[in-house]
Amino acid sequence: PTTTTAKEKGGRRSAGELGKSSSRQMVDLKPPRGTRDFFPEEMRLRTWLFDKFRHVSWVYGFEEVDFPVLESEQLYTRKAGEEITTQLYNFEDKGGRRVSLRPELTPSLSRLVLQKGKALQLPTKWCAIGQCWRYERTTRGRRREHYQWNMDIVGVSSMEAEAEVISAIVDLFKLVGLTSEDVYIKVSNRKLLQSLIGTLGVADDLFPQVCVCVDKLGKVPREALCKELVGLGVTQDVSETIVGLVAEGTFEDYERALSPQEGGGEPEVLREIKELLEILRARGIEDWVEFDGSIVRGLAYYSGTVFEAFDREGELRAICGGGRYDHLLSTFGGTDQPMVGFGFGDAVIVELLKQKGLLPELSPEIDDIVVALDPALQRYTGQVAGKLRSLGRRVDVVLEQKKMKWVFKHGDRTNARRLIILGQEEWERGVVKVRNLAEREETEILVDDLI
Ligand SMILES: OCc1cccc(Br)n1
Repeated sequence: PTTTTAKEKGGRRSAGELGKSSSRQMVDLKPPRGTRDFFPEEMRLRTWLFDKFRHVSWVYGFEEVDFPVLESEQLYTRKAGEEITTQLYNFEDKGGRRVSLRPELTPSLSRLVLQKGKALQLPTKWCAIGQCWRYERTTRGRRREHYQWNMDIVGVSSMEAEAEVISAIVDLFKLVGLTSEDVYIKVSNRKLLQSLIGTLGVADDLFPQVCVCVDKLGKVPREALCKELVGLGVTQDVSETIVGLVAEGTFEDYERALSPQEGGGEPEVLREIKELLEILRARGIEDWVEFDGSIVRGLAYYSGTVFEAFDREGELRAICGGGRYDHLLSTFGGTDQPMVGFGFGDAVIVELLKQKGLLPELSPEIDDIVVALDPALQRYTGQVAGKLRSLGRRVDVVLEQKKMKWVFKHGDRTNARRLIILGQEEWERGVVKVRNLAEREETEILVDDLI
């Protein structure tokens, strides 16, 4: 039965009622649909993963940036039919502004690049980790938020930029214990599709929509794909040619399908792909990558190289993905800069590490528990803890009188290394008892000599 709350009674609750919290209707303790809570156990794993993300960005010399999770909707109102823009978590705020929770980080990073303008030192190498949102109506119960790690290079046109960020992904995989037998990165180039549809007479301005459509290969039946292409104005047989080649085309098929450069010579896109694979070989990571013409990526703004990482078992969705997007800035009214980057989500990688038995054992790590045996000494626990903390030790102070049985159990639960015990008689001699919980040894140490 629910009681009539103060609100229903139309007034503030009396002091007496404040104490009657048990009579209140319990609020929903679960997080909003499609979102996750991170209790300490989950937070330790997330912190472990983000530390790996940040370590790789650090050793690559990238600088971390951040920006609001809430952005103007206009950053995402692209018209290419991308899933990400049809599932915007968008709304009108109280000032009548059209805003959205960000579905990805790249547009925000691009906004910062444009904001810096000519003051931006090129090349710029930035990274970010942030929560991204989508609003899925379907009842599939899919998540509505995930965290993404991005690394982006601004101002480098050569394939060295692609190789650098692909190499960073490989280093992340190595850092979490994965090998090239567990995962691999499929590499392609959107110019393949651009040249192909050009050769087949498809209007160039359909390119972003064709990419978004062809990216669904493997996720929707081919017939539906062809139907969607026909819906864009592509003829049935050209649609079948495109889908067939993207689905099964080898590098050689593309060499045959693409017309040579004017005046002869290998099509530029094939040369670019070969160059990238050669640079990756020179970096010694050829085992981690391979050409795969079916990689298109679902974001409209990619303009060149695209890549996605997968588990070799082929059971999971893409672990991460990225590419070159040299013309995104002009879609925001700015001057284009060559840009390359990737997004790496926090979900599929954890799923894969779980499957591989590579999740780390993470438990709370307390160095010292400080406890006062005598209430009169309780106030000195902070002073003792402060000295240890200033030495970088992680110290948990028992803040109220507890029986030693509880303290030992607490030490067990927190994997504490030592108990620092304040006793009256010892305190008067300027010492504390230090109990090493692993070796079960107890010594007396001058407070000043504590380390
Ligand atoms: O990767 C698409 C996406 C975007 C935002 C939130 C989630 Br969950 N997934």
